[in-house]
Amino acid sequence: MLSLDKSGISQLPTHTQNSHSFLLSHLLLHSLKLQAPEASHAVPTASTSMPLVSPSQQLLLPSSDMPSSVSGNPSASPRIVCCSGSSPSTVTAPGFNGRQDSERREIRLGLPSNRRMVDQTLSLLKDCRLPVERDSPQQHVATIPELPNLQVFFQHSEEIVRNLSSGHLDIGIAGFDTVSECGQGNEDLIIVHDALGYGDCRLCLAIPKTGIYEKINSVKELAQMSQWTEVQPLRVATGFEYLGKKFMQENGPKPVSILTARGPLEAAPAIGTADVILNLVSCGTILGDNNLKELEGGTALESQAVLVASRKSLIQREDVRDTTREILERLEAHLKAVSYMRVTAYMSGSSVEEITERILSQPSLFDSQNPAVCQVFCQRDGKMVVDCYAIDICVPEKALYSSVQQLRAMGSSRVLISPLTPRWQQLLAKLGL
Ligand SMILES: Nc1ncnc2c1ncn2[C@@H]1O[C@H](COP(=O)(O)OP(=O)(O)OP(=O)(O)O)[C@@H](O)[C@H]1O
Ligand SMILES: O=P(O)(O)OC[C@H]1O[C@H](OP(=O)(O)OP(=O)(O)O)[C@H](O)[C@@H]1O
Ligand SMILES: [Mg+2]
Repeated sequence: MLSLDKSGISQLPTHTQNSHSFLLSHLLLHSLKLQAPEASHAVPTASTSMPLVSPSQQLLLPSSDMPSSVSGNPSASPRIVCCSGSSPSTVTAPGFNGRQDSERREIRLGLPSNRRMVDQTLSLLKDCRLPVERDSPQQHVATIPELPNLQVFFQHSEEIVRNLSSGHLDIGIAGFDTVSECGQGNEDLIIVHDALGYGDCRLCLAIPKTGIYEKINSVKELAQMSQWTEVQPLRVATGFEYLGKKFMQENGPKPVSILTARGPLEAAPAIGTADVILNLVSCGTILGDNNLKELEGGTALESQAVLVASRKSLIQREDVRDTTREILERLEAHLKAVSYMRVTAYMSGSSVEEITERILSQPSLFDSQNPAVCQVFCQRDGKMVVDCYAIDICVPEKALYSSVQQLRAMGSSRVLISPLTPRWQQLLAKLGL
């Protein structure tokens, strides 16, 4: 077994540190003071190193933040605590200018209206069978009929991050770059899924290819150039003031001036308003077209679209947790390109036989796999007692969601999903299962 404490994520094996599924499972488990089954595989992720801010660091959930209603009984460990089924609670969010947002009951999801993000966000949700409904692309308030009590707000990514921080939104999708820049290390922002598979780009330092920079190819060489003085600092044009300052402090020459700029930055060195730029790059065409080059060691951040939430909302509202879990499970089921998934569910009952019978009475759930059912023990009053039963099954990916729903309807308090090893999938496929 693997248990998380306050320093949890840093203790995980390296191959799992960036795993969104693993992390969220543990975030949810950790918030409920549960122990998780051992991770038996590496979950692939498109995310690469994120030198300045690591989403995984933001997933740490101090136990002191846990609401008493879900924190469980510390004397019974490990213990399964049911986390679904109650009516939505309310949260009072502080508003701008010190005003209080009125108590609200709906769950709010912010989706990016940015030209680069909007279409891919909508098609990802559609592929996860969470289509967004709105009368026209100009309608900025919408719904996802599959998720009752949820309101969708289309906003610019920066606004999404600000509104998550202020409590006006509960969940959102934005580029990790925007979350890091606008969030500025705000611990209330928590990355729920760090690799949604689009919006891939990097924030990097670029300099002119010619002139005094002709032989400069790395940040180190740039920092060692003799012309940067207190009177004439290196001028960096960027739309990322917070990340830019941090990166230059750690990597650049000491005399640096960060110039906040908007729009196409690539012309700044040619005009003479800046010496270098720190900007988002994906294929690098615009840099090349403007006679600029990236520097070795000049990547401040790797980014792609992420699912982000307000820690406060997740902690305070069970309905926000349930909806977040539902969105996450659908995202994972869609994003993991595997044909079979392993599903582990926990259920109360009187015996292994009784649970097995209950499961087998639902043939639609498990046409192809026999369930493994075992007892889960916990310590109570110094004695080991059976707390509940764990059911382990394999389901075809396309039946994943309906199977999970069925398990929940049968009274499963917790359902864990993990991909099977490719060899196991191949074997199942060869067996025609
Ligand atoms: N060149 C790029 N390639 C891939 N993704 C990018 C690129 N530039 C930006 N992104 C991602 O798209 C997000 C939105 O970008 P941005 O805020 O520039 O909006 P936009 O769609 O370009 O413009 P607009 O404000 O006109 O809607 C960024 O936060 C980043 O995550
Ligand atoms: O590496 P490339 O694929 O060439 O892309 C890089 C460009 O993409 C972004 O601008 P965007 O097109 O989003 O325009 P914007 O400045 O209006 O946001 C970024 O600011 C760069 O200018
Ligand atoms: Mg842009």
